[in-house]
Amino acid sequence: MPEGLVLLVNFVRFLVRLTVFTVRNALPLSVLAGLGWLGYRVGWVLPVVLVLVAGAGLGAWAVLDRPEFLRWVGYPARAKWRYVRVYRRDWQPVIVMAGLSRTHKGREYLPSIKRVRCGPSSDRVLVQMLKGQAPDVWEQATPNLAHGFGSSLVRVRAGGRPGRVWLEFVRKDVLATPIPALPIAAAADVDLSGLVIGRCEDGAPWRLRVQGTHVLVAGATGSGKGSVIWSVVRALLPLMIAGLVEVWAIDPKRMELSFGRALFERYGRYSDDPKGGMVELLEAAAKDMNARAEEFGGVTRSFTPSGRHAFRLIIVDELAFLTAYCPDRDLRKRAEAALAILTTQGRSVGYCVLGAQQDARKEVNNLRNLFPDRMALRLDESEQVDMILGDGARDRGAHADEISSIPQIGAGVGFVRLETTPDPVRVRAAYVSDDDISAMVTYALAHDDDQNGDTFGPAAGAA
Ligand SMILES: Nc1ncnc2c1ncn2[C@@H]1O[C@H](COP(=O)(O)OP(=O)(O)OP(=O)(O)O)[C@@H](O)[C@H]1O
Repeated sequence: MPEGLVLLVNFVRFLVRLTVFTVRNALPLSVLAGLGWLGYRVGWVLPVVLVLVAGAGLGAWAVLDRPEFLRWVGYPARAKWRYVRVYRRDWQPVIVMAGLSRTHKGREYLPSIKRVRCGPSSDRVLVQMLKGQAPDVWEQATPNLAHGFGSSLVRVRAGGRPGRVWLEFVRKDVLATPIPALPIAAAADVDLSGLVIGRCEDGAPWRLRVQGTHVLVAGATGSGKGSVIWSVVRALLPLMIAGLVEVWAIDPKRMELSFGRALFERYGRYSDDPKGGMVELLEAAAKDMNARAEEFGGVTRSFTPSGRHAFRLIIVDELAFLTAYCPDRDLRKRAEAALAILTTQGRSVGYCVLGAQQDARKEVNNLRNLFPDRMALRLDESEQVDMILGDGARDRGAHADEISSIPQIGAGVGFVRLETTPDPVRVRAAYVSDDDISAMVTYALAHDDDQNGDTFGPAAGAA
C-alpha cells in the first residue's frame, strides 16, 4: 500500500476513535472543559472551590443515601475504572490464551467488549462474540477467564440478542455470612406470590412464590433445607394468625418440624406417625382439595384466601421417606397417589406442597417434575444439579455441588430459577434458629386471642 494512503487510513482511524471517545465521555470532558475555561477566564480559585463543593456534595449524598449514590455514581465510576484497568488491559492476552480468538490469513480476530457494569459483588461484561461462536464455547473457558481476570468465579449469561453474552465475574461471595431470621411482617405486607425468605447474590430480597405452584427443595444432609422451610413458615406466620393460611406439616425425621409442632397443631395439622398417620394426613389434604375444587368449579377460576378457604401449605420434610424408604409398600403407594393428586390439581384451589429431599435421583422421587419451582442447595454430585434445575443449569453457573459444606458459609445457600430470568440465581435463606422458632410460637400464641375468628389482610373474605 502506498505510504500516503497508510497515513490517511491511520489519520481517519484516529479521528473516528477520538469522536467515539468524546461521545462516550461527554459529561466528564464537558466538566473538565468548563472548569478549564473558568480557570482561564477568572482564575483558578473558583474552579477549585467548585470542585471542593461538588466533592462535599457527593460525600454527603454517599453518607445520606448510600444505595442511590452507589447506583448513580459509585458503580458506574467503578465500571469505567475496571474496564480500563482490568478488562480492556488484559483482554487480548486472556482471550487468546483461553482459545476464544481466531487467526485468519495472519490477522487476529478478537471478540469485543461492549459494556461493563459493576454491582456489589460482581462485574458484568457484555461481549460481542466472534461470528459463528456460541455461548457454550465461553462456558467451557470460564476457568481460564476467572484466573485471567482475577475473579473467584465466572458465569456466562444470555446477552439479550444473538451473538452476545454477558460474562459475570464474581469478585466476592456476599452470601458467605449467615443471614439472621427476617423480621415478622405485618399481615397486609405478606405476598403469597413472593414471600421474602432470604437474599439473592445481587443483594435483592429472595422472594419465593407459594401460591399457584409447588416447591421442591433438594440438598444433601446439612445443606440447610430446614432454614428454607422455617423461613417460609416465618414469612407466613402473620397470615396463619389471621386465619388465612394453614400449614400442614409431615415430619418423618421428627427433628426439623417437631420444634414448632405447637404452631402447626394450632394453625394447621401435624403428623410424624410412620405407621400411617402421615399418609392419612396427605390423603385428608387431597380429599379436602377435591371438595374445594368441586365447590369452586364453574364459580371462580382464581383463588383468594379467606377465613372459610384458607391457603394450605403442605410441608413434607423428607419426601423420599414417604415415596421410597417407607418399608410398607402400601403406604408408599398411597403417599405417592395423594402427593400426585395434590401437585397436579392443588395449585389453582389454594394448595401448595413444599417438599424437601436429600437425594435428587429419579428412583427416589419420581414426582420431581410435578414441582414447578425447584431449588438446589448443596448437592453431593454435579449430575444432580441438572436433575433438579433442568438441563444445562450447571453449565449456566449453578454449581450447587461446589457449595461449601461448612454450615457458616454454605448452609442455606442454593440456586433457583426465577421467573424473570432463565439463568440460575444464587440465593441464601435466612437462618431461623431454635430460639427464633420458640419466639415464633410464643408470638403466635400471644397474638392468637386478639385475632381468633376474624379475617385480616387485603384478600380477606373474597373467595
Ligand atoms: N441459612 C443458614 N445459615 C446458616 N447456617 C445454617 C442455615 N441453615 C442451616 N444452618 C446450619 O446448618 C446446620 C444444618 O442445617 P439443617 O439441619 O437445616 O440441614 P438439612 O438440610 O435440613 O439437613 P438434614 O437433611 O440432615 O436434616 C444447622 O444445624 C445450622 O447450624
